[in-house]
Amino acid sequence: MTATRILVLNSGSSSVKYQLLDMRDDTRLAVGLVERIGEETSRLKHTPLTGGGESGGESREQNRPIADHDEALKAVAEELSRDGLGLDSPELAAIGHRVVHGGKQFTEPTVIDDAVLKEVERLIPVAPLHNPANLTGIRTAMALRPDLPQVAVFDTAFHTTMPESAARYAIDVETADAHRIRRYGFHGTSHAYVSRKTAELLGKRPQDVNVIVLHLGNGASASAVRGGVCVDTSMGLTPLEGLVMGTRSGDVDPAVIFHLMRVANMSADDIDVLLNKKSGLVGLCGDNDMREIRRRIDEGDEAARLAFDIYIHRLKKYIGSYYAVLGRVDAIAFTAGVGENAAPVREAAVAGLEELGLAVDGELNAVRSDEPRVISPEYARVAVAVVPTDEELEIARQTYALVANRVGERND
Ligand SMILES: Nc1ncnc2c1ncn2[C@@H]1O[C@H](COP(=O)(O)OP(=O)(O)O)[C@@H](O)[C@H]1O
Ligand SMILES: CC(=O)OP(=O)(O)O
Ligand SMILES: [Mg+2]
Repeated sequence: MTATRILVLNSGSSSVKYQLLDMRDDTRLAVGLVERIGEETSRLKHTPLTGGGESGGESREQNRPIADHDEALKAVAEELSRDGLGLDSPELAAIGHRVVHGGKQFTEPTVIDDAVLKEVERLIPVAPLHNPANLTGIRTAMALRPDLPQVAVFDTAFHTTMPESAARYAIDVETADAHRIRRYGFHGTSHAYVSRKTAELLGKRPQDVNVIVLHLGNGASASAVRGGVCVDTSMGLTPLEGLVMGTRSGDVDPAVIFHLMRVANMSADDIDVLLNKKSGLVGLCGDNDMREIRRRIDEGDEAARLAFDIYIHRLKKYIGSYYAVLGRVDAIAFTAGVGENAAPVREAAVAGLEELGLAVDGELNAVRSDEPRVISPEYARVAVAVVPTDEELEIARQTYALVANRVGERND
């Protein structure tokens, strides 16, 4: 039997998203999510799917404390087993892992060995919310299936093409080099997938289009993609820089940090927590979910309104600056939880930019759909599009492409 299945694990700071796919036709066999790991209110939601349809199987939920990512992954393995899709299946070809920080070194998906593990571990200080969770996911999966290739797909990989002018900060070169301080960028798997899909939507080849991708989830980032190649992105050394996010501040004057150290007696760790977890939308109005913010705005809530306006102002500044970086823009693509679902965000982000060829058609913008679609009017010079991301599918494809040869060899 040829192994054609890939399990994808996307371990976040307090969650694990997973999918089991059959790569012969990209069918999803099971999808699930473990959230609020480490809290009393953890939840595992597992959905087996048959025949590729989302309605295939009944979802199952576990509501019980799940202490860490190791326990989470073992619970996921058990759920998969209950559907006859367990990790012991000979049809499983590999496990693909999202790894958030791969530094400068990893430009391609990589089969994980001790050297890779060491490097991912060494990068923890610059991805403290993400890399430890990714590592636990990998180690647990390795313990469950030591014989199986485990592949890392890095968030940073797509951005390694950025020119030095975009990747370097204007700080003392010796200090920067000694500590490997530069802009790495994140969400790269999504930016790569969405920029390609956008070209497809326009009926063009990726090398022929310039796209600004706006990945607006809980974490959010923008990228400028010229002919399929990333030339700039809004996240930097860590996923803190750039846009206003659910709980992260995005850009601030760096002097804010030493000012707080001096006048508020805060430590580096205190400020780390402040900027990563207590800022952004949640810091501005107490909510990080765009649905809740829109509901409050409709009720006349001033704090929610201001939070929304600050979010949009920043987004607009990035659209403008990436327009200037690219020179010619063919499309702007909105993606991830907010980008795919929040029509008011899309409308506000391009409002007043008609001179740049940007506009949104109110009716097209209001359509709800899981399909990629153009929402700009016919006359607009730049296509504004909603392009749902699929990081898991992209990770599965890259993982399978890497191991297919090896699997072929093993089965001969
Ligand atoms: N229907 C919706 N309308 C507006 N915003 C939404 C909707 N659904 C999800 N969101 C936003 O998407 C966010 C989650 O996005 P997602 O891409 O899943 O983030 P992450 O991968 O970082 O967890 C939520 O916090 C919420 O703000
Ligand atoms: C890198 C990053 O911000 O990831 P996420 O959006 O999953 O938190
Ligand atoms: Mg995400």
